[in-house]
Amino acid sequence: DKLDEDQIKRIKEVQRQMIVNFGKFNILNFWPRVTKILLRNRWKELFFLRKCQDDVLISLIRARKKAKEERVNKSKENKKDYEDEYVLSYVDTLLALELPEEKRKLKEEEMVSLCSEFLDAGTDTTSTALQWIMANLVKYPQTQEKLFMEIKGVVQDSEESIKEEELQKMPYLKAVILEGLRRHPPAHFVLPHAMTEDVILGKYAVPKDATINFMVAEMGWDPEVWEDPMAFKPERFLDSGGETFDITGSREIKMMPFGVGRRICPGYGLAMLHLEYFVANLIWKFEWKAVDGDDVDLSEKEEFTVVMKNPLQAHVYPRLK
Ligand code: HEM
Repeated sequence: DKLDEDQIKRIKEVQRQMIVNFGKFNILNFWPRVTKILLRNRWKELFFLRKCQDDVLISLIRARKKAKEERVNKSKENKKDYEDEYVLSYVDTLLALELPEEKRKLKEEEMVSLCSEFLDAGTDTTSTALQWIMANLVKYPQTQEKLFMEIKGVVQDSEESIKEEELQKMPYLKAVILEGLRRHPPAHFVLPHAMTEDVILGKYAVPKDATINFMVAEMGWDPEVWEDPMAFKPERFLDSGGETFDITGSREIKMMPFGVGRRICPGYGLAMLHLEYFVANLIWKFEWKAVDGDDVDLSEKEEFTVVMKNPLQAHVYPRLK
């Protein structure tokens, strides 16, 4: 059930290759009939990588399928202990899925695409956001200190790590995370959406079936909505009269790092929790300082997400308690 280090390394390598080449392969989609001739070698490269991905992920999907069948057999034999131990996985849900219109199960290749999407969407985004937030905490030591003082007011000195329920007592922590997602949204666009009907939007007529997207980063940087938008000021999220900022945009949309509406990122709750948990613990345990004489460079680079062009380098000092 558990993956060994070697398997994890193989998954990481193949997914990483897909992510770093995302833009390069995406172009192939624009006009496949033409790119199949003009960019023949790039197609070959994509198929090769996809084959590597199939090799790594299909064997894991099959192993899970086998485990699921064994579980069904054992539960028929009434082995209750076995039933209790079983943790439902994403692959289990894919194996159980039946496409309602086509009345068929998913093919293995389709499961590979979905697993790949889930792995990338659920890891690269959060780790990118975490790096941007930590970079700002290194660049602005007063913000880091203010956050540390908030944590210190909630957590006992003797505690090894911060618990989930303690995170809820840290409004400044939440403000730091929101400010990080506003100023540096990992995705500068959402996934492409399509219009279901003709719509007049502002000055524009958008026809049915048109592909549309949203300028996520630009929205968060709009000077008409945000005061001094390019500055990193978590305090702006504390001035809302005690109301928590609605990240789902159901009341009003001032920024949308996770998208909004029915296609909103399904992992947004988990992502917020992960970010709060990691940032709080990293600041609780260590003091983070810029490398001597080095200002933290916040230049961007587009990969699968928009990452730091020069990854964060910092000195890390254990906090003495
Ligand atoms: C800081 C972290 C994250 C950010 C900024 C983020 C952002 C987004 C955005 C902008 C979209 C597109 C929404 C749209 O098309 O309107 C999306 C989709 C998606 N996200 Fe996230 N995400 C994050 C973390 C996660 C996590 C932790 C998971 C899973 C555990 C996840 C799973 C997905 C999936 C599966 C989709 C595709 C949904 C669909 O096809 O409708 N994301 N995310």
